[in-house]
Amino acid sequence: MKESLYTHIETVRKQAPLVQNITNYVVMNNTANALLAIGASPIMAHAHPEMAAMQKICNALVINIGTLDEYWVESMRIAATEANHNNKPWVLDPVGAGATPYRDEVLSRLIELKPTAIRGNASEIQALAKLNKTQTKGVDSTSASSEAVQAGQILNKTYGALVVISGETDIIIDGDQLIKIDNGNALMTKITGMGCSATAILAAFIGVIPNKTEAAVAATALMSICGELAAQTSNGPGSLQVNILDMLHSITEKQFQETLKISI
Ligand SMILES: Nc1ncnc2c1ncn2[C@@H]1O[C@H](COP(=O)(O)OP(=O)(O)O)[C@@H](O)[C@H]1O
Ligand SMILES: Cc1ncsc1CCOP(=O)(O)O
Ligand SMILES: [Mg+2]
Repeated sequence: MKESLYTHIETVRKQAPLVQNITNYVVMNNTANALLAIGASPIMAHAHPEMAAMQKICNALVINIGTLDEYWVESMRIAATEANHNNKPWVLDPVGAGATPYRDEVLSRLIELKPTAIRGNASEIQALAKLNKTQTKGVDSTSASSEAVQAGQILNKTYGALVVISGETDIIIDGDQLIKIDNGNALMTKITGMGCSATAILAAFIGVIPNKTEAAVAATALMSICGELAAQTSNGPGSLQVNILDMLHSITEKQFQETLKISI
């Protein structure tokens, strides 16, 4: 698998998947920029009357519950249903799962629609599987990804979704496979929307790469490696945010392979 990961990055650049995002107000701009930087095409859309037509032309869908609103929850339900109907993959980002009962109630309805993949930080994955010992603080994790493995496995088994738990170590769970990626930089947690970008990139990859596990590993490794390399030339969160976009756009096979720390 290690050798084929970069070819998936090239496939995304060549095929330029169109990714519909129903995402939060905070990250719309940096998510769209991250998708453009990897060679994908973003569209942010949530109007009910265009959900069905949109899913017909898109390669993948992101449902991110960051700034929930009742109209948008219905947009999410319609879009996920249409994605399923058209055999299009969709990725759920359970932002702030466990923070409020409303978030958990909405998530329990969305997850029944069977996302292709789920990407969240450790606290969110624990809350989604109802295995959180403490209440979530907000959108940031208070657990390490290793503490959410059991939760990830429960979600994978119960809903059939591939699960990505992000953190210092990113963990990809798909059936019996558990793959770890040890790239990234702690400064990434000081920029809003890094996880949301990781989710959107994951959607772009599973939108055009038939092997969903490899797609998830390539997407996750790309985000973390770009964060790690960009941090080497950044003075703080501000420059890191910009430098990550540059790195997502320009990373070479040599840089990718030399930086990748993966255990399969
Ligand atoms: N402590 C850390 N060290 C290195 N990379 C990290 C660390 N925490 C998060 N990352 C990276 O930052 C990105 C966003 O992950 P995370 O912060 O867990 O998501 P979220 O923003 O949803 O909470 C991922 O690529 C992840 O690998
Ligand atoms: C701060 C904030 N509040 C609601 S959504 C959001 C952004 C969360 O982005 P990420 O999960 O990628 O850090
Ligand atoms: Mg997040």
